[in-house]
Amino acid sequence: MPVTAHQTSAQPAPRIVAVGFHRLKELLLDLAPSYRPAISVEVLDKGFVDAVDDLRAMQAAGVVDVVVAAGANGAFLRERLDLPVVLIKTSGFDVMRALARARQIASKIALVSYGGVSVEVEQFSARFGLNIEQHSYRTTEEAETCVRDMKLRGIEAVVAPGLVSDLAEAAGMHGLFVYTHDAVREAIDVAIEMSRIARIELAKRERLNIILGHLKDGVVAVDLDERIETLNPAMEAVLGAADTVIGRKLSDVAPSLSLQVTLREGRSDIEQITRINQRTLVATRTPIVEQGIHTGAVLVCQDPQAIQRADRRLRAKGQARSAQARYTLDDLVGSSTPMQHAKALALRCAASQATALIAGESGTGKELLAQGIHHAGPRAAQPFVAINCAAFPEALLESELFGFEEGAFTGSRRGGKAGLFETAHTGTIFLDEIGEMAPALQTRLLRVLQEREVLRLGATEPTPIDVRVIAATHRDLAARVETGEFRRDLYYRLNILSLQLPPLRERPEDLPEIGAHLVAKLCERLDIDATSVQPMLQRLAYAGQSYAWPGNVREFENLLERALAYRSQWDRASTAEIDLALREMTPELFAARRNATTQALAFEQQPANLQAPTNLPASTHAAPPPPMSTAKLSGRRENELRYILDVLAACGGDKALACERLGISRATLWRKLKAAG
Ligand SMILES: Nc1ncnc2c1ncn2[C@@H]1O[C@H](COP(=O)(O)OP(=O)(O)OP(=O)(O)O)[C@@H](O)[C@H]1O
Repeated sequence: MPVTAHQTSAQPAPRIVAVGFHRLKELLLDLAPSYRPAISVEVLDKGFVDAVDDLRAMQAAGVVDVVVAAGANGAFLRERLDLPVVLIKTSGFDVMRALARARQIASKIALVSYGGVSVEVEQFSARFGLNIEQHSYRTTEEAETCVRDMKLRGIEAVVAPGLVSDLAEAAGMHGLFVYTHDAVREAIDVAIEMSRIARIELAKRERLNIILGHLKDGVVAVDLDERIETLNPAMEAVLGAADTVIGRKLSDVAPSLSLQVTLREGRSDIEQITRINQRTLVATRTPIVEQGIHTGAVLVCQDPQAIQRADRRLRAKGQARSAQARYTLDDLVGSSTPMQHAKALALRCAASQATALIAGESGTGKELLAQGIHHAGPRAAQPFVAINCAAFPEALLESELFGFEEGAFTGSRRGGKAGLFETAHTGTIFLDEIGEMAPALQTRLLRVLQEREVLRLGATEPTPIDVRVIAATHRDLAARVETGEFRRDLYYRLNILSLQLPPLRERPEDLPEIGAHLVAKLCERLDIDATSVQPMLQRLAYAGQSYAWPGNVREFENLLERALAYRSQWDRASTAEIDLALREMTPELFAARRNATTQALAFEQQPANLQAPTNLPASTHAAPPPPMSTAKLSGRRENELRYILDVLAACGGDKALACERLGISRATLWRKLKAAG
């Protein structure tokens, strides 16, 4: 049974188990307490097979770092245990001291050692005529035979390790124990140091394992025979669980990941594309060299998709926006005359390389059109880089557009940075909100357009570039030129090809088509059945006919998204229900509509050339309605009537409520219904 010489302290102390029975045990028990409290020295009074069993159990329980033992027992344990075993060694001085003690009590003395005799003692004994016999043993049987022989030959005192000195005593001789306190103490000290080193190594290994465990890359290390020594969880996903592959040859487990060439030739192979189990991996093989000696090899596998994702993220970070044009001209929906005109012009524009300027209110699809032009032209496979000039402060916009050299300003990145003009090289750059560009930058931009080269901030040498420029603005740039806010020469340079995207309110006939397109996109993204949305879309497109759409298509898109968030199944709702829901969700549409209706009604009731009475205060003047063509007027009337009927239906035929909602009098309602028959 283990004898606990020391209880564990709060800090994990080195855990030494000293193995010895009989006299050695006494010595160990004597010394063990002196190591308190920093070190735990347990004494195990067992030998050979019994000691092996106990020590294995202790190792499994994690309560032993190093074993201290002596003689045959120590050698036996060393051979069988997977633990460091420190042997207690006797010094020449210890032996001399024991022999001197023996000489005091006997004349016929023998020295018995484990594993071989000492040449020094033999020479010493012969020189001084000491007549000391020497014997050695390796096993218990040999020890017993040796003791029997000595007894027969009349030996009186035996200096020996514990086993033999005990056997000698039992046989009626003097048994003098060769081990001293000093020898045992020295062995325990060595064991403590080994345990400390083992702990440092263990802590390092655990740390490394934690790091490897968190790595997304798979890592496997093999020894010189290509046997798997260790692998991390990411590699387990490729090769199989650690306990099923450790100790096996990597080439047997996964031939395509073999490290044999690396081991044979001792050279690294970086980022080789490899396939295993229908997966593609990027593999890097490296020999392991420890203190100049090859001791194995390591394989690191990366998922190429992860690399591509990281690459995309890095690129996205380096550039203001994506360098790809997602849209084609087919994505620009709308069959109205102005849209057809815009698309036809865009096609011609795509064939040309000239700079283009797109004018249009916010959300009319200027960027979409620019992407479409890029896509339909010869640069389609090249980068499309978009930047919103209003989104950056002047200095930042400058460095974004033109880039900078290393050291151009405090904190500038090492190696400098390419600007978007350089990124767009061979492709197209889309300069959105060009009207917001500061005058100094307008000047720099003009130079780039004229010279076809960019000068990075802090650079002395310009970089030639081949970039097509498409600019856009929601401003009246010509007016800005007149007020001096925009450089005239730059305006002319940009406005070589001129495109115009009309606001949505000027092409209400596009609403159903654009709505269907947007709904399809939204439904796909939100995983909604598009057919169930159609009744709502119809009502919305209808209600939107006379709305001003200040945010244009983007606003329409947002409105639809809002409606779908409110409710995704519309096919069971009645028209009245849909109208009520739409009013609740999108009140702006109806507020504006009511005004429009009221205005239309007012317009109808008044002659077109009606002047506001001059005696009224200015603030109460009704603004004269915009002139309208007769075609538009009759279309408007038809819409109006349909709308009135819808509202009436939504109000369950309650005319008073309908009039309130419509903002008209009962008399007007009656007249309108009568006029419509
Ligand atoms: N004719 C159209 N057909 C389909 N979708 C459109 C159309 N016009 C605009 N869109 C969509 O509306 C949104 C706004 O378009 P875009 O960003 O191109 O407008 P913009 O005029 O560049 O706006 P801003 O000037 O505010 O940047 C986008 O989601 C775009 O796909």
